[in-house]
Amino acid sequence: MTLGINLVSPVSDKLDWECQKLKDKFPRTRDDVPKVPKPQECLLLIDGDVVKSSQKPTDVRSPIVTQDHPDEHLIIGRFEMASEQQAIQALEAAERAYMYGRGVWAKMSMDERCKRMESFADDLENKTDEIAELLMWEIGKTAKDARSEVTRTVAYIRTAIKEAKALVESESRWQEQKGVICQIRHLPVGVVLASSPFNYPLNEAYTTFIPALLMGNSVIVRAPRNGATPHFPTLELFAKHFPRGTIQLLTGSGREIMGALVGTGRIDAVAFIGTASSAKGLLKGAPNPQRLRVMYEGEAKDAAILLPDADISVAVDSCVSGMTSFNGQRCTAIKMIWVHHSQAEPFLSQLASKIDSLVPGMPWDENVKITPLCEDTKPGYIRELITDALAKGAHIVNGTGGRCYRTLCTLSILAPVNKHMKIWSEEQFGPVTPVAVYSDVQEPIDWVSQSEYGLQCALFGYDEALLGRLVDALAYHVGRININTPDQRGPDVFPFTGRGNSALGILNATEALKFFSVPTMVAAKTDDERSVKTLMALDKGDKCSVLFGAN
Ligand SMILES: NC(=O)C1=CN([C@@H]2O[C@H](COP(=O)(O)OP(=O)(O)OC[C@H]3O[C@@H](n4cnc5c(N)ncnc54)[C@H](OP(=O)(O)O)[C@@H]3O)[C@@H](O)[C@H]2O)C=CC1
Ligand SMILES: O=C(O)[C@H](O)COP(=O)(O)O
Repeated sequence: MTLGINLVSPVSDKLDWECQKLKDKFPRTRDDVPKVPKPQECLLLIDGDVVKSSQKPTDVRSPIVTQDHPDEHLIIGRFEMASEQQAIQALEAAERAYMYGRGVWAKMSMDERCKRMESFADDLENKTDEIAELLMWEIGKTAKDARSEVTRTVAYIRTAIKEAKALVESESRWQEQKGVICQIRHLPVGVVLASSPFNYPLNEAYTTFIPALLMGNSVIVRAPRNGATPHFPTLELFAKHFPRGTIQLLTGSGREIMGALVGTGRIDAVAFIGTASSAKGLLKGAPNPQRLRVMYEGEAKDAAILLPDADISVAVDSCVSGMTSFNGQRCTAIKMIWVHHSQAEPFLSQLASKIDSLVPGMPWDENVKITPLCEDTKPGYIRELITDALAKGAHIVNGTGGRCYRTLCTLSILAPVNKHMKIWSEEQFGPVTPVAVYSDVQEPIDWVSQSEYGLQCALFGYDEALLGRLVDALAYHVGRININTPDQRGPDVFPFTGRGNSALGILNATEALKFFSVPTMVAAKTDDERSVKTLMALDKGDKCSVLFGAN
């Protein structure tokens, strides 16, 4: 049973959802807003053409408001609402470009595809500031984090290029087993649909569609509603670097566009990053699920578990960074903390004091850590979670917790939490973190094991016997266990995956290249000399691009 504790850390159980201190962080009037990017139109890219939709475009509402008009979000652009018909046009263009593997891009040598991709990455890098600014204004990432989303994406493309070349290189050889000689080549699957979440709208689209493109597929990218504009500056680059129809970019209703596409049964692979319920809704429309390749990266409820001998200052620093980065809106954010009762008081008081020292403000402010939330319903949801927990025995243990003004909410630490509270099991994906107090380490082990999620887990402590026991128990429930360090996806070369509702598939360049391709064999019997001789000849000349290594 989780324990109650006598809290001596600040306890401020009142909610202030009209917090004046937070109101003061917003620009007073439009004149005080530093520099809104020019209204951006996020158009569609279909069959190499940048086009509009016949449906009314949607305003892009920034999470920024001004003090004199607190209920009017700044409008920073518009995105097109692609119609179902346009989604199908995009599919047809992708199919034409792929042409059963005979299209220009699919047939191109890996070397040539990599050269095109390198110049695309260079051009993308030149647009870092422009894209970062849009990310900042549209989803509220700090200027630093917005920039790092773009630079990380460029670095990922370069890694994917390197890995793609290495894959082709490793396959350029004959293998022999039990009287069979063969070459194995990873060939494209066909048309790939990629959809990214709002918290990494650029990066997590690229982590899937770039490897898919490199392997010779045609792709349809669906940008999220929050996070559409950062894609706009890239449309001209897609048109410049890739053959017509190889890549389409759509914005609009995910249910309408992606639902229509998956419903045709003509999509060969889907890469979907978002919640389990959205993935379920999307995939149930697939008429032939048995032939749809699905890469799904989903929601999570990562725990930090402090063992009795945890170094509190190490654990506090890690939890602060794990809880607060992008206001807790990361799948790898620490969304539950388990602390042994012997450490609960000092841990909570140090954690509270660090969290209270974080600076709330506008994404462009220097040293800002807490920024406005871009989802309309998020502040209300956070409030609901806190109210529910308070009613069931938890407290807000940090002095600045429980405050919000419109889209800007402070981070609240709730303790001690129990299984009757919503926040015990729901993924909060925002600025509130629950802390549970345990006496027997089996309690957090059971919590992780029984969770419907299974992304990562962070363990704090040094006792070898105890750490060994936890690693052995938890390794069958999560995709990564971090020792005395917070959860994170990177470095991007390592496999990023999980279990349960958290992942189906592995999100890194090496694995994604394989996922979006089929290892295809060309084989003959070793004792059939005439066939073997013919194959060897094909391997050297230009009569067979697959064997010659074009792909
Ligand atoms: N494991 C990982 O690697 C990562 C996981 N995530 C997870 O993503 C979530 C946050 O992202 P968020 O964007 O809010 O995710 P959502 O699942 O809420 O939304 C993703 C997209 O799905 C679309 N969608 C919803 N239902 C359907 C449907 N039935 N058919 C087709 N499309 C549908 C929505 O479009 P529309 O509303 O327009 O219909 C939306 O754009 C968190 O849970 C987070 O943990 C985030 C990053 C990485
Ligand atoms: O959306 C997420 O949270 C990411 O997949 C995690 O990436 P990060 O740990 O690098 O932020």
